[in-house]
Amino acid sequence: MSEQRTWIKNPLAVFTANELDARGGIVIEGQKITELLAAGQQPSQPVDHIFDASESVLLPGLINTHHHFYQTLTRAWAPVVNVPLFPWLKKLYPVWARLGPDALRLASRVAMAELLLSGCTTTTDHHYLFPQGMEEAIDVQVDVVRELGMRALLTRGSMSLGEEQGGLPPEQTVQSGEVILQDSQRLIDRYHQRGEGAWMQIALAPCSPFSVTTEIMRESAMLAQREDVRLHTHLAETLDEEQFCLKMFGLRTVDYLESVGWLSDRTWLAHGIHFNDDEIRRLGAAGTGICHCPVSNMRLASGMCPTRDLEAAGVPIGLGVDGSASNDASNLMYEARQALYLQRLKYGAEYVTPERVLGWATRGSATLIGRDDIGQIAVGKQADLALFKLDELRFSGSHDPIAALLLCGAEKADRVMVGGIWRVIDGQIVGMDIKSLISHHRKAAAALIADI
Ligand SMILES: Nc1nc2[nH]c(O)nc2c(=O)[nH]1
Repeated sequence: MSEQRTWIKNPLAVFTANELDARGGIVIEGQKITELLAAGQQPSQPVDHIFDASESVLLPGLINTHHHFYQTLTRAWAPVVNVPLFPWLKKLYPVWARLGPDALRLASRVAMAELLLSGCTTTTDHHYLFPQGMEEAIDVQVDVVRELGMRALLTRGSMSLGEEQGGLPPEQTVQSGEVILQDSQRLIDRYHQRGEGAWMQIALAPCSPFSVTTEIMRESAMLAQREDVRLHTHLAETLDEEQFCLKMFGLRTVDYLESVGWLSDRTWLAHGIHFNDDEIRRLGAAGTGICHCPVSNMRLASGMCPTRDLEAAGVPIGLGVDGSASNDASNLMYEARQALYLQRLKYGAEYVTPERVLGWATRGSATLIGRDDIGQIAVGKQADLALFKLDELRFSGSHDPIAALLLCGAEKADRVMVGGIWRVIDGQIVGMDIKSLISHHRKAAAALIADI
């Protein structure tokens, strides 16, 4: 039986993340985009469905390259509202150590639902907490990804350097290298899909220089190379971290990264703020990617990612919302808007255009996670799409539809398609009871901080 053909017809505007023209719309067959039409052009063959997109701005589905889903349970928690990264983490670790599988399930559902509603079709998550009873944390997340019908790259995070060994996290939150590596192997074997159109992938993600041993960094890099999976970690987020690396390893962050075998195009780093010129050059030469997380960086006053210098050196840039305890929203369109404005402060308005930032949130993010089948509208790419209507008050009087998305503050997609399937229709996730989710999630969040 041949696949159903759908024409997303005559969008109000389209951003393809490349030079291609799709003003007449696109044709989708099964999971893929099979035709791009110029203005006035008709599909080459009859179609089964037509979606009139004349009131919609069409984008490739957005791709989120850094998150900690579980942190939706500790949003806007008073003791950490006004502190920078290290004291923020110290206060939160004991709360997060109480996390159980049911709470993680709810937290992941909330984070992914928010992302999906903001036009995101592929997300990563960096889950690094495995207290007792949470041995199957990533398996729980896999269930939720499947339930929502998104694509995901779930990273097996880890912490192995406890306070007693000079690290930041308390002992009850760290695991042995052996347990981490065994579980990493199990998850790759069980869930990692390879090749075009993959829905579920696994990457290895020791948490940060101050929470993991050099051994686990090295062994993770070796396992990642053997299994051909990606590597992810936090790096150069704060000056505290830089000081830690100098004191603990006698190295700056990028030297440390290189010393453990991570300076490569298999790696993408969250934050990437505090680099000198030589480090930027080396990151570019290696092809290591950087996920810019502007809201978290402002919230924790960590600093400003040098995106322009990194791009000039050849570093791919993507976008991430970061965990919801330091953002506290999981909305990738909000994030793109904040990236636009924060980066303009650093580099000026001419360099940081809406198209550049949307490029980071789509094609750039795809590069970070090693994918060239998503993040663009082109023939042969996966049919992962986000459509935004400009019919709210905030858009009234706007002219350039692509610019309006970011300048007027689009926050909710009208329609989202993942792999040819509509997952959001009329601004609602198909089959999801959001009210009930909020009610259960709020109770889990209250229980997590009870008596602390
Ligand atoms: N923004 C964040 N930075 C981090 N570093 C680290 O070790 N954990 C975190 C985190 O959860 N958020």
